[in-house]
Amino acid sequence: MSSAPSISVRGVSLSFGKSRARTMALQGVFAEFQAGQFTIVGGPSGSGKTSLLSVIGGLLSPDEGAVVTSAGEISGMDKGALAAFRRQHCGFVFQGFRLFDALSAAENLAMSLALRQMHLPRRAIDAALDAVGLSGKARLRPNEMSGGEKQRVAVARALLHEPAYVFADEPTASLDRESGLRVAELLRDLVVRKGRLLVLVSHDERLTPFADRVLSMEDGRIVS
Ligand SMILES: Nc1ncnc2c1ncn2[C@@H]1O[C@H](COP(=O)(O)OP(=O)(O)OP(=O)(O)O)[C@@H](O)[C@H]1O
Repeated sequence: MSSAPSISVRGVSLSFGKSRARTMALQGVFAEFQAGQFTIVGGPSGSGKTSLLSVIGGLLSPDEGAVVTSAGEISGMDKGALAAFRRQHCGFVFQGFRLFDALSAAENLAMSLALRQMHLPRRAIDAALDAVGLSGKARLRPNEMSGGEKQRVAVARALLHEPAYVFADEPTASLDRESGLRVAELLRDLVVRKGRLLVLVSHDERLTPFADRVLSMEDGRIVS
């Protein structure tokens, strides 16, 4: 990508369901996300945090409005183009880790590269695991690791292909306090230091000190 990462959300609305069962998950949202910036999206349950992350991460297309990234406009793209956008430019970290249980930490990372038709030498994979504090754990499978360690494998996997945009949805929710703070610190360090763009959804106020700003959502709108 030639330009610095950015995402512009312009009057975006998103709904689920039809007629009386229709829920407005996002209602005319405007927001800007810049390179080197760590944004936390907070707000009560059902306020639209995951919906916003899904729309800017190319997981869902908005009903109205535009999402314009430094890699081009993604609103209105078809499913295939969105999948290509995500593979090429995005890294995701989810609450439930989403690792392959049958694969070691190193194999989980190699699998993520294979899905992108990329290959890196084993030493690059080991270096990525070292960078998240997992030296010597490359051969372990998820069921041999703690929650914090699994989440750090997920962070390493999300960053391995050097994505411009990194999205995390409640990445610390299933972790103890100490591991949760370490994961937030790590994401901040690895992403922001390299001038990437990090958006993290969380209710957890303890993560606030790591962020450059906190957007607060209510009823599908950004309220502060
Ligand atoms: N797949 C879906 N089908 C129907 N309604 C949905 C779906 N996903 C979200 N919604 C609804 O859209 C609204 C916003 O949901 P969203 O998951 O974005 O909120 P959230 O702030 O992330 O909530 P939480 O903190 O509980 O994860 C809610 O009313 C929710 O019930």
